[in-house]
Amino acid sequence: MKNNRRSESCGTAAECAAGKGAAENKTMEYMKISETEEHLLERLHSPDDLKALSPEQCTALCAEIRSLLIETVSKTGGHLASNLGSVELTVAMHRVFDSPEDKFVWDVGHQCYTHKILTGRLERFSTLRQENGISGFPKPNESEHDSFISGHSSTAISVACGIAEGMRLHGDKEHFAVAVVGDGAMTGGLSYEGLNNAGKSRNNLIVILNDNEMSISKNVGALARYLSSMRSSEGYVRTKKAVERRLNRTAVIGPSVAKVIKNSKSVVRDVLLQSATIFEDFGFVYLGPVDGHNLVELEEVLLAAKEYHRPVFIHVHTVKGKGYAPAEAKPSEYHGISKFDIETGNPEVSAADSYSEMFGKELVQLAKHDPRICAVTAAMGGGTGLHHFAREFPNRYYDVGIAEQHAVTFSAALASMGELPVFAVYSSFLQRAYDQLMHDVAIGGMHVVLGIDRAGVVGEDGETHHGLYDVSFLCTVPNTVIYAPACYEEMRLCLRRALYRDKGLACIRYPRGSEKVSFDKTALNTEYTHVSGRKTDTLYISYGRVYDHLYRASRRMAEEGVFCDLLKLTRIFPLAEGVVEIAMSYAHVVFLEEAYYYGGISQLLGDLLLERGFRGTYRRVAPKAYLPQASTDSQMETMGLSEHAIYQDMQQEAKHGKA
Ligand SMILES: Cc1ncc(C[n+]2csc(CCOP(=O)(O)OP(=O)(O)O)c2C)c(N)n1
Ligand SMILES: CC(=O)[C@@H](O)[C@H](O)COP(=O)(O)O
Ligand SMILES: [Mg+2]
Repeated sequence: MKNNRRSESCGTAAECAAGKGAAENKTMEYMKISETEEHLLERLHSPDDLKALSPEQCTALCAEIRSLLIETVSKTGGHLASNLGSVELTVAMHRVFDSPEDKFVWDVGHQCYTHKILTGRLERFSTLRQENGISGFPKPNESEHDSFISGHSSTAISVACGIAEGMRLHGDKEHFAVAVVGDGAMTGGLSYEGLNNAGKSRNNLIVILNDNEMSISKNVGALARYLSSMRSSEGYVRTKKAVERRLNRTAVIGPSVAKVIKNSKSVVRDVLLQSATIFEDFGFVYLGPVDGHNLVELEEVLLAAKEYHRPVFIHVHTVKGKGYAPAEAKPSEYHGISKFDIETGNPEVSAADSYSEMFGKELVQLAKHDPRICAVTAAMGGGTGLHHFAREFPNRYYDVGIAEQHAVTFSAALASMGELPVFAVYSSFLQRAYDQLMHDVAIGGMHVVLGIDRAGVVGEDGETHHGLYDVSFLCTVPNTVIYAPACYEEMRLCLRRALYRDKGLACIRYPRGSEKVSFDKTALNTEYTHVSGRKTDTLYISYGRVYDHLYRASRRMAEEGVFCDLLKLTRIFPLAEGVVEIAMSYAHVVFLEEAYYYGGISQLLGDLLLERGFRGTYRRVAPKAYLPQASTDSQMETMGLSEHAIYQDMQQEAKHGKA
């Protein structure tokens, strides 16, 4: 085992980290650099090099990594607080395990920056979340050390369980599947499906709960309270190990009794702790809670976990934002942050002006006059603007944790009781609640309003977070209404209509960021707007924020004497009868859609035109492939939906005599 090398130099990782040295008289083969020397990172060429570091160097390394995290994220934006909180844990994992043979699985994956720095991506770390740069989430195509895709919460236990079983089936008893799961991610039901399946298996699965008492905002629910009680209990692994060590040193009966102790957790637990943990009841060995910033404790508990060769659950307690005062003070604000000034901590971009903020504020205004309105979020109260509602109406505000499926069904049940539930949710996170929309909301005609935030491309979060698929899957839910406002005022109109005119499932989808409006806002409505200047044979159709790109491009073409008519959809599903009739009256129709090419509205209109015997040309511009991280503007250009791309499209239409 690779670990043997470490035992030759300074005993076990834990003893090395503890600075004890396996035996004082052994030669300590530390790296050939002085312990006070800086730039340790530059001397680490692989995770293995970590194993030869002295305890002092490990501490210095963690400080160096923290500085790099703060420096880099202040320039690129990203997930700072979560990464600051997992520096020691990541260093300890790479010192005790052997990545990539041992597989690390990061839940959500937003805390993987230290892992990336330590696995060959130091030189490229400044490209974090940039176009053609390294991703802010694990990507197997980026490194063999990234064992699985992540970005959405609560998947890591299931993934690591599958990997551990694969190892067992291949006869690999030497390596481990190690999942790092946050306490927020543990509020997601999928985590328990994984625990339930994994607990009794005989494989090398290790689950590390990184408990920092935070989701994006303060963690919620019974689990948060349970973990709090665990944290206040006597540290299980410390006392358990201490008991074993004491017995091992007892000449006569020690070792044999220590072996009994280790195998009979109930003796240790009953003696040292009053009750089993839920994780042991799932069939795991439970170790912890352990100080997640104490390298000695971390390495000791990780080494202990390797001895069991059966599922082990390690409870680690960390501080979100550790090491950067503004992030420690306000971990929610520094969870995901834009570029910021390190000295002041002030972000470059204020979230104050955004569709999310406007949605949240409008809902508050409506709720002041309607006590039936309830607001529901799945751990995204800040991101969706519902924090305004939480402040005004705490009694009818529900943060259900990272539990979108529960949020939908819970909302349906609120509706069944005569309430008016509004669930604000990011489009990509809603994907996991598809059946709840169908089974619990739509079939019974429950009146639930969805505020679908981050609809469309989202920029630097990349493939896992784009809201490009909600249109396709919502169109398959009978009796659903979908609105795609192109500005704040239209969003307000759509919200009122969804609440008070529509029945069943009513959805309003809007993008990340703020509105940009060049078009005429005088005749806003919730159906559609036909902008027809001089009669032309060509009609461009769009909805949402792309309509403003279309409008600006058409103005540029008009200045060149080339004209086309425009059709702005506000209610995109079901399509109004008038929309089809208007389209039928043109020779050439182009539909620009910021939603997945298949199953969206542009495909639906094409079907309807075909059914009506449309004889003209019909072209659709919409994304088919996954879009990697980049700026939103760049992603718009890639999709052919930027003002410039649409202008070029119009020039082509004109060249072929269609505009
Ligand atoms: C299905 C899903 N819902 C919501 C999110 C948004 N999200 C990303 S990280 C996070 C909080 C995670 O908290 P925790 O697991 O405790 O990690 P920490 O940031 O505290 O280290 C949330 C809600 C997501 N990524 N996936
Ligand atoms: C990691 C995660 O899923 C969230 O933190 C997400 O990145 C937030 O996205 P916004 O920055 O659009 O709120
Ligand atoms: Mg957390």
